[in-house]
Amino acid sequence: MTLTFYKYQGTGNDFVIIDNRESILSKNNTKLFARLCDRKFGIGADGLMLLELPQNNEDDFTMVYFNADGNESSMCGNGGRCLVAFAAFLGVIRDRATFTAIDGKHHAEIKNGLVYLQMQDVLEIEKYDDHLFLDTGSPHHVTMVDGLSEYDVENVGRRIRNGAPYFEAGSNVNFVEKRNGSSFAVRTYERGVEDETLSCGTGVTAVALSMHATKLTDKEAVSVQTQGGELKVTFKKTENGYEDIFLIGPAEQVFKGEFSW
Ligand SMILES: N[C@@H](CCC[C@H](N)C(=O)O)C(=O)O
Repeated sequence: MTLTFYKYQGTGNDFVIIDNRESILSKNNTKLFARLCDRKFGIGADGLMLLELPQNNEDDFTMVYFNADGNESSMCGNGGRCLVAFAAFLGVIRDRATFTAIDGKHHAEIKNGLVYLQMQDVLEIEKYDDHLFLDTGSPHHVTMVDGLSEYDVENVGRRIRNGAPYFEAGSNVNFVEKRNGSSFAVRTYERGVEDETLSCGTGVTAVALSMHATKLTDKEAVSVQTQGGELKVTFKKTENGYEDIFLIGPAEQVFKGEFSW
C-alpha cells in the first residue's frame, strides 16, 4: 500500500504528517511510525502526527501525536502548530482552528504567517531547590544553567529523564539561561526522541511560565530562543494559576512524498 506523507518543521522540531481522515492507518502501527521517524532507515522526524476527522461539532479536526519511538504521547506544542498549518494547506480550515488533542481542546489562529496555539491552563507549578516541574500538556523539568551553549544537554538530560522521580514514564528536561528582561534561551532533552531536539513547544511554554513563577521576569509575554529559532509565549497570571496561554511561532511545510509498507 502507498500513502502520501508531508514533512513540516516548527523552529526545527520536525514531523511527518499524514492525512488520516479516511482512517487508513490505525494508532497501533508503532513499528511503522518509528521506522518513518528514523533518520537513517526512514524519512526522519522528531514525531509523527495523524490529522483525523473531528470527534464533535465544534472541532475542525483531531490531532493524534506519536513520538519518534512510535508510541502515542502527550501534547506536542510545535506539532500542534504544524498540524494547524497542515489543516489550512488541506483547506480543512481557513485561518482559525478548533481541534482536540490528547490533552483536550485547543484553539488556534494563523496571523501574519505565524501560528498562535492556545495551550491548556496551568494551575500547578512544583518548585524545588534546583528545578521546577509542571505539565503544559506534556511533563517538563525546568532548570537554570550557566554556559548553555556548551552544556551537555544529551547526557545530563538523559540522566534526569530516567532518574527519580520520573523513571520509565520520564519527563522532558529543559535547560535555561536568561538573556535579558523577558528573553530566555533553552535547550531541551525530549523523552520519546531520547535526545536533544532543536525546539520543544510545550517545553518553551513551561520555561516561560517557570520564569514568571520564579520572578525572573514580570512580563506576561516572553521570548524563548531555541536551537531552531525563536518562539513567543503570552499568558495571564490569575489567582488560580496561568490562563490564556498562547504559543506563537512559524510552522513550515518542507516537503511531500510517498511511502509504501
Ligand atoms: N516536541 C513536543 C513535545 C512532544 C512530546 C514529548 N516528547 C513527550 O513525550 O512528552 C513539543 O513541541 O511540545
